[in-house]
Amino acid sequence: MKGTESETDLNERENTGKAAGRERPGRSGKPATAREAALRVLERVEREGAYSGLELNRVLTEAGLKPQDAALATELVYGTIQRLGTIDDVLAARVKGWPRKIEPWVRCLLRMSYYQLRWLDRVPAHAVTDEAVRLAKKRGHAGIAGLVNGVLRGILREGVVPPPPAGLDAAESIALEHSHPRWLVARFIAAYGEAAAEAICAANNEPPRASVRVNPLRADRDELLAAMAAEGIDAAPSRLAPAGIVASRAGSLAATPWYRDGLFTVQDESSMLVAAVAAPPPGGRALDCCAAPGGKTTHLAELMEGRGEVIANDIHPHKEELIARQAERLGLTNVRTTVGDAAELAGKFPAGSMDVVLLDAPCSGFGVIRRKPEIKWNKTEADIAALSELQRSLLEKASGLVRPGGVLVYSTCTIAPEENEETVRHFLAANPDFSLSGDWPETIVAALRGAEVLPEPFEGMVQLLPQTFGSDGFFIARMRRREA
Ligand SMILES: C[S@@+](CC[C@H](N)C(=O)[O-])C[C@H]1O[C@@H](n2cnc3c(N)ncnc32)[C@H](O)[C@@H]1O
Repeated sequence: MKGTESETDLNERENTGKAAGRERPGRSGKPATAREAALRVLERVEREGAYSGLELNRVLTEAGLKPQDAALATELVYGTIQRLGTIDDVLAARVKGWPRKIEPWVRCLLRMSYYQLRWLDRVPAHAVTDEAVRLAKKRGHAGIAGLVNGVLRGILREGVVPPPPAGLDAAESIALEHSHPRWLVARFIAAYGEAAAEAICAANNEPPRASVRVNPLRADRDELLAAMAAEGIDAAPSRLAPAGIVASRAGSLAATPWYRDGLFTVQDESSMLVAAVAAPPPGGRALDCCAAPGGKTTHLAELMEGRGEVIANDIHPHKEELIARQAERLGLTNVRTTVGDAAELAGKFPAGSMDVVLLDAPCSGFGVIRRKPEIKWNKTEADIAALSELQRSLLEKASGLVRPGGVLVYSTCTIAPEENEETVRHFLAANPDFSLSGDWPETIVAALRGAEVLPEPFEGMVQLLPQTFGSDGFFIARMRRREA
């Protein structure tokens, strides 16, 4: 099973805008143009199962393209992966042996070119085909250039958007329209109904907005908003998260002096709710069981006003450094890192020794598809079942560390009920000394109630879908252990 660490608190895929730029002449070994860079990323994702966001960052750093070219490459990578199902349907009808008999780089070139023809209206069709043929000639033999030329010109001649097949059921029709696997759409329909399922799939194809969480130990939200406005950044307070700012036309916020000086953390708005809901007491002791890269650890530490202790654990030794670096950047001295399996934390700390335990569990990541579109093509039903089992076991084991009267928060960045509400219900049924706690910050409850996403009566758990606030899809449950 690959990729059980789906959420990222760096908004890997910020809205990079729609500007297509001129492409500059190449330097040897590095991708010289936006399309070459995009092709390289797509090919690695296809061949090696690489994560698109990480691979894109790597290739863009190596290529050193101008910002507008980097924006185009970003759009080509994400757009092509997002629309993969629809694109492959069209190409399968035109290319014999599609996809298996076609070399991966040719597949990626055809997919990326069809994506532009169909969804990027600012790029003229002749520019798309000419560039595709140029890339095919540069990399392959004349036969491949001929194939690419023939397929793309055939599509242009006969109509870029084929008529939809007749007799599709609801799941098939949403799957085709919004390019998701049918099995996943059928699950969304079963869990949330047809209209919501369609809205989820549409939202998954939207670029995420940039958002940051203000560090109250170093900055004030209103002052930072004013400073951003003075720099021409279109920024507003988050409707959802008390410490959040949502920005557009912001470029990379992680490249600003504000970020370097620890004034904020780049984080999705719904992810910002988790530590706020946990509400750790200043001076207390909190444990973040699955903590890397540290988005919620540092938030817990900020809410504790830099006092007490947050123990940040992750299973991967190389991620410890990520957490420590964030804590240092933000000036937080109350974070301690540990490495190990969350299932074994009970052996490392005394039972009942934590005021707050957060299990931000490894999950299928269906709430962050817009940031990592390959998730929808790579994950399987079997992954959901395996993750659900892992989550149940981690929750059970981590719960023993909560002190009587203390708080246990369980969260994921997915929208599969088996990993969320069902996991929590299963845990509560076996652990009668825990119960749900609706004691959430007033402002958050008001925002959720305003958007009509709070179940009534509100017990203490919420499933956020990506279309409601334009945030990541997230699940959060707050539980309390009975006093001794
Ligand atoms: C959803 S991410 C956590 C995101 C993090 N809480 C944040 O806000 O930045 C899940 C993390 O769990 C870690 N992980 C996966 N399995 C684990 C296990 N058995 N024990 C501890 N950590 C685990 C992964 O390395 C990954 O960093």
